Amino acid sequence: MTSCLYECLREVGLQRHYPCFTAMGLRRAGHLSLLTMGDYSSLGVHSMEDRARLFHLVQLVKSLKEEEEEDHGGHDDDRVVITTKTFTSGSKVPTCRQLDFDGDGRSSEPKRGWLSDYDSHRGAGVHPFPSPNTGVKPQPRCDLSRGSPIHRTQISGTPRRSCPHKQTVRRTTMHRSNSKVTHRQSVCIYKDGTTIGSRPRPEVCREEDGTSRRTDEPTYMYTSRRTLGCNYGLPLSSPVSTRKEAGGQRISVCVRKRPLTYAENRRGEADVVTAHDGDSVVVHESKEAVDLTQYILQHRFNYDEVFGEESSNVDVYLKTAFPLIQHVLNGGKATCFAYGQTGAGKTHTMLGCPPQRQGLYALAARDIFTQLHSTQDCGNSTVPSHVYVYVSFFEIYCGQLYDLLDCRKRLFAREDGHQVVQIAGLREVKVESVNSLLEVILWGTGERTQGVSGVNPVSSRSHALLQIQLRDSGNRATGKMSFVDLAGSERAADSRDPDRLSRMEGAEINQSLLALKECIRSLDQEQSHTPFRQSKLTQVLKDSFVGDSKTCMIANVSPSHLATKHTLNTLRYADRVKELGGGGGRRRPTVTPSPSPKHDQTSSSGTSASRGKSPPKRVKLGDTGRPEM
Ligand SMILES: Nc1ncnc2c1ncn2[C@@H]1O[C@H](COP(=O)(O)OP(=O)(O)OP(=O)(O)O)[C@@H](O)[C@H]1O
Repeated sequence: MTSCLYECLREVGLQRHYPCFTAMGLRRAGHLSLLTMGDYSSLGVHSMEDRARLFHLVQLVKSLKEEEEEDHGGHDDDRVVITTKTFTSGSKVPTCRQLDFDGDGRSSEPKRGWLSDYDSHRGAGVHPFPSPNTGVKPQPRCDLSRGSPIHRTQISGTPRRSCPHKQTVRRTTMHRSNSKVTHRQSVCIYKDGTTIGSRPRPEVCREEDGTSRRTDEPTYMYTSRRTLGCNYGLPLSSPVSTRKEAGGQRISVCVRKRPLTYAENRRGEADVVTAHDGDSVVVHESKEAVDLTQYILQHRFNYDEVFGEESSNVDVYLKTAFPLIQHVLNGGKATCFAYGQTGAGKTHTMLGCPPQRQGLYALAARDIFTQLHSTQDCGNSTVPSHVYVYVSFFEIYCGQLYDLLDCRKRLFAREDGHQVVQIAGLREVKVESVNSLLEVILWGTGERTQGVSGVNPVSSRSHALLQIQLRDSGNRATGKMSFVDLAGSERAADSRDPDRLSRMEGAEINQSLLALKECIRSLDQEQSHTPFRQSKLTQVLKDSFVGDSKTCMIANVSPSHLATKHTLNTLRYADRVKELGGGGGRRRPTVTPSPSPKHDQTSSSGTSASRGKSPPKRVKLGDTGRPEM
């Protein structure tokens, strides 16, 4: 049932408020009829547009409920007929195409009316939406349960094309037989009350060539495929580089899928991400066609490495940061980014759960110390005989730098006369063992700017940069490793948020992620100009984008179906970086033109705007753009 409420909200574009609804005790679509406008603010619905959408949705649910009550006495067997208004195309009522007022449809669930939960709560003296301003009136119990039917209705914002005369009333009938839906019928009723008959709606499967065929299978399957030299049907802005360097690629892009958390499992969320063959990942996106049939759209992406939920931090480390550490020990510079939505596992990857489960920070430190000690003992390495390890840890929040090792002291980044960016006053701590380095990191982590999000109780709102510097006895830099735990990528969308602080945070994150992509691009293409001044993040990482630097991006994704949109955004962003980033000449799947216009739209959204002919634009506050993925 929770997914049902979610679906309703999604249909009117309010799904981002779903966590607030559930937190306030609204778990069923039917509970929407209890809302008054006074409740909207407590649900986080502030903008006029969103309030109007919610208002119309509530009115729709109320009108359905009234009609359901009217019809309640009119039938006596296992068939329930729900008569609903069908809105004309000119109606301002938003499309709400499929409302399931019967919970999750499981046969074992007692069949009750919309308000059954509310009624039972009320009996226990608990209101499911305990706001003093709700103005909720006790509702008569609406029991549609006779004969154990599935109660469903379909409401369309516009009349179906196949039935151009259907303007006023649609009657939708659902049968239930042995706990299985057998078929649905739509009955069209003219204004004069006559019907044009009924038609069964068998499931249809759409083939890749765009044709349809009838089948009992419940889904459509489209597969997103690309190939070398193609960019979802568009020419690449630059040919995929096949350049490889000694010791590995210069830029590598990996994806890590985390498992469903305990809470997600308990809420019945579905895993819609599949990791394949170590280098590809498939997202199964639930979609609804214009004829209201449900189908699954598959998106397949290829990367240098894909880590499934069974992969440990050590597995990830060995294929991502470990090669970079070797480069750093040889005097180079390297950067490892953790990118992804809030709660996707960035911090889990970088920090782990010390001391039991170490993350990339600790694993990298362990290798640095081990190798420094062994080479210094043997004296047979390119590593200078006396190398010291220094660590600094700071964050970028709303475009400002804060030293996490110095009580969040404000810092300023400036370029010196040699165009080297220096962070004045940044505290660097000399560490001599893995444990001392971990202590420093844990201290700094506690200082990070965090907040509560719907997904993660400690959501990071800043970029955290941990830099491990190697210096010789003359204080000359002999290698530098940077780890960047980026702020939740979905927060870039907060640049639309009515709250000023969220809007500022979102705009800054949006801007820095756009700039980051551009800088990695320029590193790959060996452009003479690196647009690192576009954001504070890229400014302080300037030396990571020039010279012989190496970069690894780990895109973290959540498997939950509720996060599908963000997961796709993350994968598109990473896909774009990889496409530009050499990719080591990895073979890509054969191209299959997308059969569906809808799918074309979906796929090309990740590329058309990101072909990268122009440098990124500065993002103004209030910009509604998300970082182009
Ligand atoms: N690979 C994994 N295996 C098991 N649990 C994981 C994994 N990755 C993440 N988690 C769990 O998922 C939750 C969210 O992870 P985490 O805090 O790392 O997300 P995040 O991307 O850093 O979020 P934010 O941007 O808000 O800081 C945590 O409870 C974490 O333990």
